[in-house]
Amino acid sequence: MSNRSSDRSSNGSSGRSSDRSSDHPVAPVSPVSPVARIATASRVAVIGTGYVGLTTGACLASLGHHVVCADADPHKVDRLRRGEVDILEPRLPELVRDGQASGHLEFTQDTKASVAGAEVVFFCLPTPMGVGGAADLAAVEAVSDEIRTALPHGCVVVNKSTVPVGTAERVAALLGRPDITVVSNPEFLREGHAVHDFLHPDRIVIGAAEQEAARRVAGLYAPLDAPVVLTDTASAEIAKYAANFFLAMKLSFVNNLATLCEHFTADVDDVVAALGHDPRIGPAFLKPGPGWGGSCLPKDTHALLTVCEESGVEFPLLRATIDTNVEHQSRLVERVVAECSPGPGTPHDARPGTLPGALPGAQPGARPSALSGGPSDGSGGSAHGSLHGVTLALLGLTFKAGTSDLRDSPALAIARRLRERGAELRAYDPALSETRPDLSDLLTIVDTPEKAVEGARACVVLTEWPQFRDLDWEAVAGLLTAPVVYDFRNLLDPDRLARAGLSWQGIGRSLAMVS
Ligand SMILES: NC(=O)c1ccc[n+]([C@@H]2O[C@H](COP(=O)([O-])OP(=O)(O)OC[C@H]3O[C@@H](n4cnc5c(N)ncnc54)[C@H](O)[C@@H]3O)[C@@H](O)[C@H]2O)c1
Ligand SMILES: O=c1ccn([C@@H]2O[C@H](COP(=O)(O)OP(=O)(O)O[C@H]3O[C@H](CO)[C@@H](O)[C@H](O)[C@H]3O)[C@@H](O)[C@H]2O)c(=O)[nH]1
Repeated sequence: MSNRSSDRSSNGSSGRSSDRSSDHPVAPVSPVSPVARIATASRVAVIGTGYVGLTTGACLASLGHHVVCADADPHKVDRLRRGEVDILEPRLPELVRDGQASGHLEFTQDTKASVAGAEVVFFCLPTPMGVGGAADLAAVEAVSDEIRTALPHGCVVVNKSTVPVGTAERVAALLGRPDITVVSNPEFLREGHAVHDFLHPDRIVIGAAEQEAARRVAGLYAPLDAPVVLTDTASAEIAKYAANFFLAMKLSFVNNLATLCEHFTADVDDVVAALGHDPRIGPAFLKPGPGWGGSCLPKDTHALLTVCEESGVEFPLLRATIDTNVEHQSRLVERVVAECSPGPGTPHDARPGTLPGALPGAQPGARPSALSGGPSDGSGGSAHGSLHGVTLALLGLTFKAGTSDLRDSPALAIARRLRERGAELRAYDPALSETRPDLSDLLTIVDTPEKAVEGARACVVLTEWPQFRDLDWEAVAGLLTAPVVYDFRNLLDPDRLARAGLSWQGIGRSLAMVS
């Protein structure tokens, strides 16, 4: 095994049960098939017990390793010790409880103590968007400083957090321990599928300057049937950002494609089906929506942009990917405003190319969008509408279905824009019905879809929760003051809504084609 080499585990990639090739936002929860236990157990510390750390700790314990998880949040540690998991991840609570019951998994608030006796120490710490879009490495730096003297001789420190290129070297410098190797082992799990993705990864990427350290980390995952890419730390760090940038690029592409389809009364779902049959393109991650968001794609594309700018590397696709997302959301909001505005309102600074149904650079007199809701003169509609006095019902607030995470949710971004235009917003989300976050400045969260739609001017579907498909749409039609549903996930059946007396407005799909 050498640096810069790409290596496949003996099992190769065949036979893995990953479902990501068919990934789209309404994919059912991935089944998690059992994985064999490790022959030689290691002593592992995991610092940070969020989505990545808790999944890493619980899954490594389930493979047979001895894991101590540390977190700075004492309440979280208390809850975890009681077996309470406060994130929505299938099978994670069971794995946590099994790990504790078998003595393979422990939790502590004492980070220094957690590394005592550890052969491998994982950093699963937050790296949020910092000033100017750069990754904020404060937690990584603080923990490096905190544990530097406590680390056992010769142990390996593994960075699983998503970090800019050069961070492994920076952590090594902060540790100042020549006996310790810092390895980059980025994580590719998706929220809502965390346990499945950890135990059935598409690939395991390990970047290290020392072969022995890389082997030790690869050995932790030995029972998993996945290709292993062994490389240097810089390549591993770039690979993680590149993956999220590429995914974001696909989504900006398909959302812009949807606008093109609207303009020419074409059907984006059919266009994507046609594209997806080409194995060089594939169908995955090409479902149009209200823009991409979540805890990773936005911050990671911005962080990579900062890396490029700081290093003087031109990467125009990055900026275009981010700008397209923002413009897409503006366009969707203008569609709602154009149709729901009660009359001429306060002018705002609409940006060129963001009018409903209008493509950037569209010619005057070009065909209007079949779905834009704008006027039929091809102008793309008024950009000056106000929503003062208008109540809108929002279905879904989380950044995608299957998670309760609201970080950088496109639903909230759209809600903010609608609120800025004066709308009163009432929202229902099945993941937030019990623990309601305080969003009172922005909207009111209610605990049933019916309460959200009652008396509202229109309904806007923002998260692709499958249960929205089966709502009593006749009842919804009776509760709305105007029978319009903006389906910004293309989730619903337009015929079903039409039968209920509702006008369905999707993305990139012509009503003429779908009915
Ligand atoms: N969420 C995902 O789907 C995902 C997937 C792959 C990679 N990542 C990356 O993994 C990293 C962690 O992400 P996450 O979503 O798990 O974050 P998270 O916010 O869910 O969890 C981070 C945890 O670290 C703890 N923490 C913060 N500072 C600490 C400190 N100084 N000492 C000890 N604990 C501390 C927090 O209390 C929290 O429990 C990030 O770099 C992220 O980009 C996330
Ligand atoms: O066809 C699609 C697929 C996704 N989305 C949206 O894209 C965003 C991101 O979705 P997803 O990638 O499933 O979310 P995450 O759980 O944040 O996972 C991403 O970010 C993680 C953190 O880095 C990585 O580990 C994962 O590989 C990467 O998929 C969400 O707003 C989705 O609604 C769409 O609009 N259409």
